[in-house]
Order: sequence, then structure tokens, then C-alpha cells
Amino acid sequence: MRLGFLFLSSSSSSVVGSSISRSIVRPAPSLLLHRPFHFIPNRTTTYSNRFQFSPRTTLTASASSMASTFKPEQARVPPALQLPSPPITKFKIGLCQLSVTADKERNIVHARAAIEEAAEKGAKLVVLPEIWNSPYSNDSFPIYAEDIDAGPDASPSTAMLSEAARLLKITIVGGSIPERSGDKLYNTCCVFDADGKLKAKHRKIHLFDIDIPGKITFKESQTLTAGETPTVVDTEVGRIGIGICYDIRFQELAMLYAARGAHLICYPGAFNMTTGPLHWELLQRARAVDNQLYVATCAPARDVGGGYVAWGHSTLIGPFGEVLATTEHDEAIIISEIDYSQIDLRRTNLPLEKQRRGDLYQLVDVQRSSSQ
Ligand SMILES: NC(=O)CC(=O)C(=O)O
Repeated sequence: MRLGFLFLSSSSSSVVGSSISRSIVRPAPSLLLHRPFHFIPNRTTTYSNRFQFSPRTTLTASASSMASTFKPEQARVPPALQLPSPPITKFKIGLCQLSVTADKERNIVHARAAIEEAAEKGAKLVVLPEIWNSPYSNDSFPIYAEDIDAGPDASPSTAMLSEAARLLKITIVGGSIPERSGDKLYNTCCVFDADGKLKAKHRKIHLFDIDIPGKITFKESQTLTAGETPTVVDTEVGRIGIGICYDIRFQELAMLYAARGAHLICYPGAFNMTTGPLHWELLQRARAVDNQLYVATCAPARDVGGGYVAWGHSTLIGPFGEVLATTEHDEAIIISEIDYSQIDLRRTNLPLEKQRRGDLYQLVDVQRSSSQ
């Protein structure tokens, strides 16, 4: 068997944002110099001298010399950051699975009431669904879009989130809304701190273009532009990575957030009736268990009469891949507890970070690399 090597390209920059500007696919330098210890040459293939070796040499390598070539610290480029100490380690999270209508004003009032209810129930962090102020359709995005950077008058949806966060003294991961910026539209998530300040803005990086004939065809790229910046934000409730819906399918992004020291990844999302039953929970649990961190998702409630029928099932997953709280497809406010000591526990139980094979593969955080 010849060992394959996977080189992941990724991107990043500072803790509060950056973008995928280019990708790198390259062999680990060590691989060019050293053969994997169980490489067995295919005798029918011609190899350069560099790759020919005696199997006996391989078999005599000691366990300690093998371990010393693993270079786990090089599996993340730049090396992974330490998990930071969050201001609080144990708190309640509220996931507001909201019904969404064509009436934007109603959607804003309704979302505010749900945030208030979650805060009353003790939530220090509240998460909203993907596209909660507008129907999820390419026809609606341009009509409901708001210019977030132009201030509260131009963006009543984010003005409400800011005020609610300030008055309730909570952190809000504000789902997403269609954002207008110049002549472009984005699917954008805003994060507000307990002072009501906008801490981060994540524009959906991977646009949802799907075509399963007879089931679902949707092309966000018809109206939306992809974001360029992975988003990791330090808040009163820990370091949070943000992804929006389809972003959850790209494991490199979650790996990059873990390497940047995220405790939790929040994915506002609206999976559908075709992919939802098979993929929604699977992807959340995979992102959590692979990266040994918390994953929270928040979806709109299902509207069977709507153009796009959402799967619902907002969920909180723990760092061992366990479903801590979930719901069906109706409106719901999930309140559940996050305890970051579980991350340390699971990383001690399974020290994956120390066991990676930096000699065989690397995750390159392109933006963080280039900003150093
Ligand atoms: N709606 C999305 O962005 C993603 C989705 O429904 C899927 O990946 O399936």
C-alpha cells in the first residue's frame, strides 16, 4: 500500500475575520525527503531513485524514531492556537427556531419576543436561524436585503438585535439576513456582544447551489455573492466560529476554526426536506467530534406552504459528538447548557491534537499564515 497524502488548503486571518483568498495544495516538505515507513513500492511502476528503498530499513525503524517523525505541531499551519480561557465556562444557550413569514416587520417583532423569552429562561447566548427576516428565496433576497453598514435606519433587523443584546445583556449570534453592500447581496450573520456592539459579520462563504432533479434545485449564486472571510469572534461566552448552513459541509472551515481556538461553532442553517433527514445531524456531530468542540445550529420552523420547506431540528452537540438538545420542526426555543470543561476532558481522553501526522498532511490556514 502506498500512503496517500491529503493537503488541505484553508484560509484565515485575525480572530475577527478574514477570507479565503487562495488555496494551497502542496506536499509536506518532509514527505519529499522521507518515505512513509510502510510504503511498499509497486514493482510494476518506475520510481525515481529518491523513492526506492529497502523494506528492511523500514522494518528496523524504532517506535520512538517513528513517533519523532510524526510532527503533530506541523499538521496545522500555522500551529494550532491554545484554547483560550473564556470569561465564563458554563452558561445556558438559547436556540430560537422561528417561524418566518413574508411580513418583515412581524418577523422582527417575533424574533425579538423569542430572544427575550430565551434570556428570561437564563440564556447568555442566543442564536437565531438562517434568513429569519425574509422568505428563503432568490426573489425575496433583493427585496428584504438591508445595508447593515449604513446604520440602524437602513437595517431594522440588526438594529433590533443590537438593542436586544444591550438591554438583555446577552450575546446574540443573529442568524442571518440578506445583506446589501453596494451592488452585491450576501447571506450575512451578525454577532452582537452584551453591550449591543457588532462584534463580527460573517458572510456565507460557500453558496448553496444544489441540483437533485425531482427533489430540490436551488442556486443561491443567482442572487448572492460568497463571503471571503472565515469568522472567529471572542465574546463573553467564549471564542465562537461562525458558519451559515452550507458552510457546515466544508470540514476544512471547522478544522480551521478549531485551530484558531474556537470553543463553539454556530451554524444558523435551513436544511431542506431532501438533505435534512440524512445529513443535518450527521454533519453537526461530525464537525463536533472531529474538532472536539461544541456545535450549535439554529433553523427556521417548517412552513409546508412555503416555497422552500425547511427541515428544522435546531440542535446543540457536545465535544464528544453527543446530541445535548434538539427539537422537531415546529417553532421552539431550546435552552441547554454549555460547559467548556467538557472540551478539555474530551481532548484529554482522546488527545487528537498530539496525534496528528504533520509529516503526512497539513491544514494550511491561508489568511492566518499570510498575516504573520
Ligand atoms: N440551505 C443550505 O445552505 C444548505 C442545505 O440545505 C444543504 O446543504 O443541504
